[in-house]
Amino acid sequence: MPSPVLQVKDLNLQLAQRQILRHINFSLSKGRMLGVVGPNGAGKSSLLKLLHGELLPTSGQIWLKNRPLQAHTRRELAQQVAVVVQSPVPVFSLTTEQLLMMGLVPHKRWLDPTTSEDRQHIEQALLKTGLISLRAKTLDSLSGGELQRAFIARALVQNARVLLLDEPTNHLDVHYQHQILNLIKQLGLTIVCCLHDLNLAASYCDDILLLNEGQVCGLGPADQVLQPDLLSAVFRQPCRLIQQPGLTRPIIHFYPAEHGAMHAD
Ligand SMILES: Nc1ncnc2c1ncn2[C@@H]1O[C@H](COP(=O)(O)OP(=O)(O)OP(=O)(O)O)[C@@H](O)[C@H]1O
Repeated sequence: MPSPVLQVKDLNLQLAQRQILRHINFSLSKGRMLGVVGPNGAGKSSLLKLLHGELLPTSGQIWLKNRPLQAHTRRELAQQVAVVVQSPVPVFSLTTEQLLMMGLVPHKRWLDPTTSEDRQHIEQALLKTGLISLRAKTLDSLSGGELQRAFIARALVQNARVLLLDEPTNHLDVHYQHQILNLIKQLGLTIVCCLHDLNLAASYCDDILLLNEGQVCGLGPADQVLQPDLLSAVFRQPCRLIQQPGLTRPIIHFYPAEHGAMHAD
């Protein structure tokens, strides 16, 4: 059996004397997409930051392919791991195409020229993300969805084997939510993707990691992890699964609690 691309071993994270993540374990094989879900503050973004070295674990290990993450240089990491974060801060004066060219940086040395192969990479990324007609537009003139696609296109140009995404569907309308996740899924990369929408996570991710208060409460295929009793407890909201004829999976539906009031805790 091939070794996993990403392995997380008993990962713990403490920040400002608070335990943010506890005993996180999982491994991800090549080409698999792991959806990380959980309530606000569960530790999803912190986990993603650990996975690309923005944060260091208090204890435990992350292995990228067959080496600990810390054994990779910054440059090696940038060649292998592409990150699309929540509300990326755009460099507004750049055009879409110039943003994509930034994806080449980890593979270039200072003053290396842009080759025809590089240009092909950029064309392909523009094509795959539907941005050909927007290539010359500056980033400040793109809609939220177009901007999000531009950052995903830059990740494609980066040509990394691992893609980490923090809420890639944030602020996108329903059409673009599906379009972006379809696109990501088709890339065949090893992907970790934080998502708030459990139905989207169930539809697109191979496996789900359910986090609550920094701990794993479920790990495995969506139909095993996303069970109403567990979800009701974790999200503190009544939940049921609705089976619909013709749909391949049930709809996860959270509904108002009988007495409606939100808890103040
Ligand atoms: N630099 C930091 N210092 C101290 N605490 C932090 C820091 N960064 C995050 N936290 C805390 O860690 C916890 C997890 O935060 P994180 O952003 O990882 O959660 P999340 O699951 O991504 O939440 P959300 O769904 O709201 O984006 C939160 O309680 C947050 O306040």
